[in-house]
Amino acid sequence: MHVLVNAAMSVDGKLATYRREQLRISGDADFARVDRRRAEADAVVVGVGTVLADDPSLLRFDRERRSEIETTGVPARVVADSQGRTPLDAALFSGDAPIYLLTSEATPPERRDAFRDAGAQVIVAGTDRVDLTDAFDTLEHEGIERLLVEGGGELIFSCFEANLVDELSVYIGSLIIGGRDAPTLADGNGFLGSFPELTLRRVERLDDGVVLRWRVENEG
Ligand SMILES: NC(=O)c1ccc[n+]([C@@H]2O[C@H](COP(=O)([O-])OP(=O)(O)OC[C@H]3O[C@@H](n4cnc5c(N)ncnc54)[C@H](O)[C@@H]3O)[C@@H](O)[C@H]2O)c1
Ligand SMILES: Nc1nc(=O)c(N)c(NC[C@H](O)[C@H](O)[C@H](O)COP(=O)(O)O)[nH]1
Repeated sequence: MHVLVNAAMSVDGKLATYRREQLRISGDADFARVDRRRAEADAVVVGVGTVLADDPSLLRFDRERRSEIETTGVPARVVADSQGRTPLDAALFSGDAPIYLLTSEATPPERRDAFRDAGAQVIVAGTDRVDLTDAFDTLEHEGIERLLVEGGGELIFSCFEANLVDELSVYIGSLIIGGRDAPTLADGNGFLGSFPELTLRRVERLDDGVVLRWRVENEG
């Protein structure tokens, strides 16, 4: 499986304000770029923190790009949600793109059934929190080979921690958001001693910002 992480951040590395409100960091050209990346993916993944903050539907993608690469169907939507906190009336449950809910044993069976009734395929991996390695393996068995991870910071950190990321692209907008509690590109507990190794592949000016793209040198 190929995993691309994409996010938009401020100059000081924040994904949103300390109130975790949805904030427009990038302009139309960057949203169009993200729509092309979605078109090239079999599925788009977000963490439940992003669902609770932004209520995304994840239905947008560049249809022209998708037909160019001769991929049929629409990108599936995936939420990593260890405790089953995704609201049943979330925008994600609207529209007809497939939905996968990655969850752990911490989500009660009745809640898992409710997600199934709302139209999601439920994948249980891990005891207290989603074991992303296992869950991504299951997605691969479902035919998902190209995964686009769109955040937020907790999920992105865990993907790096589990050595699952192949590429990272970041739009850096010309603003400072600040706030020690504002979500950043990679939150979680942080690395010590050994850090993911990145190789810079591309630098591009876009809107009033810049898009950077790195390859991730995974061990093993
Ligand atoms: N600027 C951007 O590009 C962008 C993109 C996405 C989100 N955001 C912002 O990010 C914020 C949300 O980010 P966040 O970090 O709070 O939440 P998140 O979206 O990263 O979700 C975190 C949650 O995912 C679940 N999860 C399941 N398995 C996990 C695992 N193995 N590791 C980590 N989490 C796991 C947990 O319940 C955890 O609480 C919002 O403010 C949103 O607006 C910005
Ligand atoms: N590229 C980009 N620039 C931004 O300035 C910004 N705030 C996001 N944020 C991603 C966002 O948090 C959402 O999760 C999805 O972009 C929602 O996607 P939909 O509209 O539902 O398709 N992304």
